[in-house]
Amino acid sequence: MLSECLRLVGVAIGELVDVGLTIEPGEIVCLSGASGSGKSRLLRAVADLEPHAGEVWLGGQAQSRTPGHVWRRRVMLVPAESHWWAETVGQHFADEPANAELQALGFTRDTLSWQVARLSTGEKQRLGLLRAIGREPRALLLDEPTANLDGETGERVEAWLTARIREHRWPTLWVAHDRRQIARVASRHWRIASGRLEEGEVAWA
Ligand SMILES: Nc1ncnc2c1ncn2[C@@H]1O[C@H](COP(=O)(O)OP(=O)(O)OP(=O)(O)O)[C@@H](O)[C@H]1O
Repeated sequence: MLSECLRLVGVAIGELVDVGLTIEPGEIVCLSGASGSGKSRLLRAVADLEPHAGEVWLGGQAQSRTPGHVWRRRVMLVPAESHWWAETVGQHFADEPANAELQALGFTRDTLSWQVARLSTGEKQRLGLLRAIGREPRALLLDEPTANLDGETGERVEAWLTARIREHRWPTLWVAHDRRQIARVASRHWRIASGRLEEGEVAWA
């Protein structure tokens, strides 16, 4: 199994400058900040979807020396709103997900034959996570992965996700607002304030 760090060195995009951060294999670092502070743009920069200053490393591999599509298969961004292009759910999966994985997220094998048009926002979010993880990434960038889910479903998905991250040792940058979620999943928490990253709490009294 590969065990690589994800390392941001002097990354700058928009108002955000000089972001330096190392995420260890299997570690979850949460990122928070006010609406519009630049969380999604930072994830997009790390995924090489927007021009930015600085460098990102996955192990010994530099983003600047890797073709974008190759980088993005390894450093997998799961945006807040997933994109769907084919007619049915199953057409979006190169390899069919295992029954146990479908069930863990509240689905059955039958779900693969569903029309994308019928999916609820929360179903899209859960299936988007399943799809991303099935593509064998080596690092994850999660933009509010449980934002559209009710409390109970959100916690179930969160537990499933954290187990996968630890099992595969993916370094993970996870945008979260909920303090309780940050306390449950993160080993470190950074928040964006005045265009810079500052270290935040992971446990609140
Ligand atoms: N391509 C772009 N060019 C210039 N400005 C952009 C671009 N994309 C986003 N912005 C702006 O950059 C700022 C940060 O956007 P971003 O989507 O990263 O916010 P966010 O912290 O994720 O907010 P939210 O919590 O509301 O999703 C916003 O003011 C947004 O309008």
